[in-house]
Amino acid sequence: MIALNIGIIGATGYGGTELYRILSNHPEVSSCTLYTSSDEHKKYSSVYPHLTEVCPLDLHPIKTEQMKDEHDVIFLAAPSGVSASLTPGLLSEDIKIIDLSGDLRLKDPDQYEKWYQKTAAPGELLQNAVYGLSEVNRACIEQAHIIANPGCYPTATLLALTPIVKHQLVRSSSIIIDAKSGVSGAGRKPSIGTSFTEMQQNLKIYKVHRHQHIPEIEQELKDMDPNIGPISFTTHLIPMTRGIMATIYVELAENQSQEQLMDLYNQFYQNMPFVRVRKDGSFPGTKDVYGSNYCDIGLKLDPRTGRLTIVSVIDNLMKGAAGQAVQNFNLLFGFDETLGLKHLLPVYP
Ligand SMILES: NC(=O)C1=CN([C@@H]2O[C@H](COP(=O)(O)OP(=O)(O)OC[C@H]3O[C@@H](n4cnc5c(N)ncnc54)[C@H](OP(=O)(O)O)[C@@H]3O)[C@@H](O)[C@H]2O)C=CC1
Ligand SMILES: CC(=O)N[C@@H](CCC(=O)OP(=O)(O)O)C(=O)O
Repeated sequence: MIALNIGIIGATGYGGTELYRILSNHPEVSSCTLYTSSDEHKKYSSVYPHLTEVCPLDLHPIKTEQMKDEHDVIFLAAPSGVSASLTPGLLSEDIKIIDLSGDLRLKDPDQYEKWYQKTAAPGELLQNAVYGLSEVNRACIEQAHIIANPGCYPTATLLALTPIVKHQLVRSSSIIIDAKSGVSGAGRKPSIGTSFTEMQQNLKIYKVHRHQHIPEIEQELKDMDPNIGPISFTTHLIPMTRGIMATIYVELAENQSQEQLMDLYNQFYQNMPFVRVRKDGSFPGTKDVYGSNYCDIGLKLDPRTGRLTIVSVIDNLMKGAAGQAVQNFNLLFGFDETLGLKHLLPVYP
């Protein structure tokens, strides 16, 4: 038992709440301190009444100098822009940082400023941050001090594409990603676009050709195969609370049979506890992973067009955010990567 002291910035948001739900039952965590940037919030249960008499914790103001002495790990689950400014003040030899926002994911600060329209984090911080796609970057994650936890759509997309891209089986510029998300992906703060009346009985396309996850996905794919060209990536909001489905179409660079592709995916993910490849040719739905840290993948080669269709589903708040952040936390400290996560059985219906 190590007994770690954890701090969560942005604890009152959806990602932060999910972090607390997992970490409050994690066997290696001795205490969680919850932080808020708002003067109005005092008790956690005043923000989330379902925690009344379950969680007595107060919310604390963010004081970086003090926090870096008190915690072994700080999770940041705040809007983009916050981590770029707070993280430099939290750094020390003895602390690990896991950032759920997009601030530390892009290595090129110009790309961040172009797609996020915000000031980038200092270059040295960006270079030291390790991209935390647990299944793909585990060796680097185990040695890291700062983790840039991947975006929700990039997690679903990259896990679907990694086996074929790593084997250079994808024809350059042929990748089309059609992705859909539940509304919690937009966070807890209210907006007209995500309000009940706008979303009920509706399906909406958004951020066409300008989604901030385009450069993130391209950066990681190019890292695996430098020949990968620009992707077509489109996002939709769908009237449900949680879940992402990414439906991906690719042209293969060389002939492959369905059996060869299934073998490739099964082998690639055979020792990865949170990626489940459908062996029977079926496709997963978002309910199959609801509330869990799983990513479920199905794939089928279309013999008429020669194109491969891959479907990948995750819970955006779990494998797409807090769940993967805890998986990375486990890898950082050499714990079993399923600790605190595997006992959370998927919720159905
Ligand atoms: N929702 C999702 O599915 C995913 C989200 N992410 C990313 O994770 C991060 C958190 O997302 P999510 O939980 O959905 O967002 P929410 O809007 O639900 O919560 C964000 C929280 O950040 C806190 N906050 C706001 N401004 C500041 C500030 N200036 N300094 C410190 N804290 C601040 C707020 O709490 P308070 O007012 O109490 O300080 C708020 O509760 C975002 O960067 C998001 O892009 C990544 C993957 C998936
Ligand atoms: C449904 C919805 O609105 N989802 C958000 C994803 C949030 C996220 O993960 O964005 P970061 O890269 O800032 O972390 C979006 O599409 O922008």
